[in-house]
Amino acid sequence: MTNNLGTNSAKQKVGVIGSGAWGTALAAVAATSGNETTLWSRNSQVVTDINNKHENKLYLKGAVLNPIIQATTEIDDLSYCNVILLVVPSQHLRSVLEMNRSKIQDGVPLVLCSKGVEISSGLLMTEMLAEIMPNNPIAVLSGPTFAIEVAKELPTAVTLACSNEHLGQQLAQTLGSRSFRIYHSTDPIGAEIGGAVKNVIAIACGIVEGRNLGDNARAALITRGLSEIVKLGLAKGGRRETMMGLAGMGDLTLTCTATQSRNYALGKALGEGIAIDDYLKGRITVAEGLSSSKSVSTLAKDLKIDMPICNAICEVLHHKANIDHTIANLLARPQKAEF
Ligand SMILES: NC(=O)c1ccc[n+]([C@@H]2O[C@H](COP(=O)([O-])OP(=O)(O)OC[C@H]3O[C@@H](n4cnc5c(N)ncnc54)[C@H](O)[C@@H]3O)[C@@H](O)[C@H]2O)c1
Ligand SMILES: O=P(O)(O)OC[C@H](O)CO
Repeated sequence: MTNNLGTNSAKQKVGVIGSGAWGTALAAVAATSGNETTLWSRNSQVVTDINNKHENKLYLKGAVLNPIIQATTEIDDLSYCNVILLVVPSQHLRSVLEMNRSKIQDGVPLVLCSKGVEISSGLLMTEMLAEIMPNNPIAVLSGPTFAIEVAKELPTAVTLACSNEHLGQQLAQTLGSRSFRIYHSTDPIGAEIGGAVKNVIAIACGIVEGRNLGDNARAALITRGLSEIVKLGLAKGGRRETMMGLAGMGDLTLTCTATQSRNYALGKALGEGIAIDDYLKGRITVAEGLSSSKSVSTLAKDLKIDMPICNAICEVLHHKANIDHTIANLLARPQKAEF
């Protein structure tokens, strides 16, 4: 497939769709790497703050942004871009793209940076993108990345996966920097599934902390969670080694052990006995594991894959299952071989 990156120009005109914490941090990375960077937001206050004060106070407070970043509420302003990063929460990405697809040129590489599986269709984000934007090459950027640390240029490493290896290398060169190290891969499916499923496992680990169930239990969840990631990833055509890398094991480790994770924090609150509606009231940030628990669990059932942790979290979050009974049921499952 052709793309608009040219042959040797590493620095590009980069567009970012989505101005939450991660879209803003990625715009900062792209700008600091020397790319002309335009960030689309649906929120005019965010646009004003970024353009005038070089800060996204609403979603990424405390990070000083590169003044090169131009924020806009008009997607038309991204029509000249030759790379576009997609950083809208997974359940809203379809509507944003369907509304704006005519403004994105054919051939412009789209880099998926969101982590999730669509509830309404059961599609991976890359499958959904291929459906809506069939004439654009697709890559996946994923890995252990808290936005605020990336925006503050703390050392971070990620996977950029694209089935066209040459394009993947070009994108890595365009977006990488001394603090944002990008490894390229040709396995977008494996990279995407690691990022989507780890959020569900992180909620489980948060519950364990909230319930004071101990470090052993968390280590067991991380390990068995990785097994669920690998099973789903292989079934969808991903590669085991990708899921053992930054976009799988790396991101799982980060999110399952840090209270700054929104997914882990949500689980911890539930484990402490806070009702989910109370916890979510007034929140404007996304914990993707909430929706992914549902879509991943449904996908696993459709594919006849055993994913007991994801199913259990889906039951707790969406079917009001009692946490203690759910944990007891998980532990009471019949004995089985580890592999
Ligand atoms: N924050 C991180 O550290 C981080 C790191 C890696 C990946 N991600 C992923 O990036 C994606 C975006 O997360 P984030 O952390 O940047 O978001 P966020 O929680 O900081 O902000 C929420 C975003 O959702 C947008 N939004 C809310 N409702 C919407 C709607 N109806 N239509 C369109 N947009 C809507 C808001 O405008 C805002 O940009 C998620 O898939 C997340 O998993 C986040
Ligand atoms: O805060 P979380 O749980 O959404 O995690 C953010 C990133 O996905 C970590 O890689």
